[in-house]
Amino acid sequence: MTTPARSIPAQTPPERLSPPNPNPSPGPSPEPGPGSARADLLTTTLRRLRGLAPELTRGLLGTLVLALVATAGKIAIPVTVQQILDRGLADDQVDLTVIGVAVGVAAVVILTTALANYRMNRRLYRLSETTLATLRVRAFRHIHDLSVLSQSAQRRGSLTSRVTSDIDQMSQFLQFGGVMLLVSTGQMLIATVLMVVYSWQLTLLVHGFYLPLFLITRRTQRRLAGRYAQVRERIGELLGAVAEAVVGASVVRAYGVQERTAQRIDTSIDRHRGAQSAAQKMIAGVFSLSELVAALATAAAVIVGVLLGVDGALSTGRLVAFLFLMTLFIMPIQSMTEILNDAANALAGLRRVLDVLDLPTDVRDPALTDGSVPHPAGAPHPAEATIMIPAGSPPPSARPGGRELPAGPLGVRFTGVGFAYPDGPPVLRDIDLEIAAGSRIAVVGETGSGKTTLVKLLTRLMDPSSGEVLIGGVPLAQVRFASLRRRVLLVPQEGFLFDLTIADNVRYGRPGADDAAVHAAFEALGLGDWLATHPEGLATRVGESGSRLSAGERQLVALARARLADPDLLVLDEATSAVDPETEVRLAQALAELMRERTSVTIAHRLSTAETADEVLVVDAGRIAQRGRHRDLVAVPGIYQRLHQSWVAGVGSTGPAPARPHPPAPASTAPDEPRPAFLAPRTPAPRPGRGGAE
Ligand SMILES: Nc1ncnc2c1ncn2[C@@H]1O[C@H](COP(=O)(O)OP(=O)(O)OP(=O)(O)O)[C@@H](O)[C@H]1O
Repeated sequence: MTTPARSIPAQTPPERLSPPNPNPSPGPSPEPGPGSARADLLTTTLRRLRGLAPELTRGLLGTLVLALVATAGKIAIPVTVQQILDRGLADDQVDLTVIGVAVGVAAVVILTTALANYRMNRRLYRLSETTLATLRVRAFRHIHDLSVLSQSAQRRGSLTSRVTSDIDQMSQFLQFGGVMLLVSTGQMLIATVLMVVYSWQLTLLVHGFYLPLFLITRRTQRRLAGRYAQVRERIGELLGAVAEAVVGASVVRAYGVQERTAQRIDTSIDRHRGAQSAAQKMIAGVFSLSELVAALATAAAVIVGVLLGVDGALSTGRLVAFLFLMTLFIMPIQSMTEILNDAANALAGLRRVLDVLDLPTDVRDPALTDGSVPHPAGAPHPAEATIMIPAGSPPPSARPGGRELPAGPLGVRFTGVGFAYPDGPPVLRDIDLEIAAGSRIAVVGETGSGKTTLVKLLTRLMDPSSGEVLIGGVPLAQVRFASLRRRVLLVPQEGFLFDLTIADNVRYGRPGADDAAVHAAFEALGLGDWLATHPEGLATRVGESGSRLSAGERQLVALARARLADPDLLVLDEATSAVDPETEVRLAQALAELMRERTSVTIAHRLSTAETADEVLVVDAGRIAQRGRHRDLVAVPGIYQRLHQSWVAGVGSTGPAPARPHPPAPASTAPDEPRPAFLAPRTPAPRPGRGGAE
């Protein structure tokens, strides 16, 4: 049974490569330092892996025994050859008994070895796949559990590469390198012992050749780790560039910047190729050197072996067996360069995954904090659930910690709330705010004034830097996510649709709802006639990200989803996409219906929303500058009046639920191109600086 020989790869497949941690927040794992520090780091890293995926060591003893058997069996051929030459064919006589026994024993040993090898490989494959699947799930869940703030602080390509290429990197090692390392080390040791038995002089000679190579390889290994770290960084850049170009394809086309985008990707590919080539050059050098050393060592062993044979110090059988054993000794060394390389990459990948797992979940579900209940597998992520799955969530009893929101309509209170993005200036300051249960609030303000930040705090996508947000009198930080997501729903500007049917998309609002309930949600919003315009009705497939529907239609589906969820506090960021007048009317009516009989806080981009709201909150430079009814605010000089005048002047008579005026459109504006928010004038009137209430 021979170890599968592995030649130097022409190019490490891209999917095996990933960038080092470019994320500044937790800090990348330290580069392995010299000596014992490196060993410590290795031990700690492996211990953590075992903690995360205990199955890693399950049945390891059995696998090691199988590896031992598989390795030991490899000496069968050299020993058989030696026995046949020295005993079966000794003194020009053929001893068939000796030959027969030798061949028979060899056959049994080889078969046993093959079986052991098969079993060992299967166990290792299964073990590595289970371990990596566990790690992948944990990393993915943790990324989801991070607040939107932590997520956006990471580069998308980098996060993606953690659960894909970094873990693949480990898979490569655990499935192949790990086996090889196990078998090869044993093989080298056993071969060396037998080589000494046959000829200690030749053994010294061979090891003398390999000592310098060993030292060179160790040095190279360290430098190679640095080069591969660079390769991984480049692949992260590449993933980021490609993802951005794909996601922003319509903008790229609309502005005719395909060439510039393609250039950016080309540059990323070039940089990746350059880093890869540099690493490969080094491997090629070491690999060729080891080939040269192998050839020289073999030649030297043959020459010295023959001389020893002539002196009568070495029998022909022993010399031939020694040369066989040399092959067993050399082969692992040649593949060892690559195995160690894989091991270094796997470790670097593992450290990057651990870096992500070390990112604190800054917005934690109190159910987990208080009750120490692990995030159950298969449960939707809290933030995701807050946005999309407010009802029909896992039973609250699964999470003993945290508080439930009180029954009935929910009021909101902000007390001394301030917020600043990391390393940024304060975005919200001293917000004291009371929203009565059941009221309809429109939030308006210039672009960048802090409206979105305000609603993110309200739905606990982030926590305030100072002060407290209370819903239904309960501090938000104490509300378990299970309760929060059932009762509070954020409908983002562009309600994301999955590549499913309309019904399935709406069902995200209440998993398990039947088609009748979904249909009723459309009817309740007055959208039954719109649904009827689709021949396949609820079974209409919406395409990737809802691409088979228009922007307005996607919003209608998102509203039906929210209606099915039936939250007590609805937080809406009105869409700004341009839609046709007919859809605009539908949207306005559906929105009005959706807000009925529940508390609603809407970032208003439509005049009609502000006009019909119970109260308008005007946010300016992070403060609530004005609040009151539309008709009162519009009558007094101030920000709202100015914003309103600007809107009226800009829009004129574009329909009953008009959106803000368009900026001059580029030559080929993409259909879904968002237009600027209503009440966010393009040329705001001069005002007395940001920061103070008027
Ligand atoms: N992730 C972020 N990191 C750093 N700063 C941010 C981040 N998101 C928003 N900001 C900053 O916070 C301020 C308020 O942003 P916010 O999105 O709350 O404004 P807005 O009123 O909703 O604007 P718009 O009407 O354009 O959506 C802006 O100055 C913005 O630059």
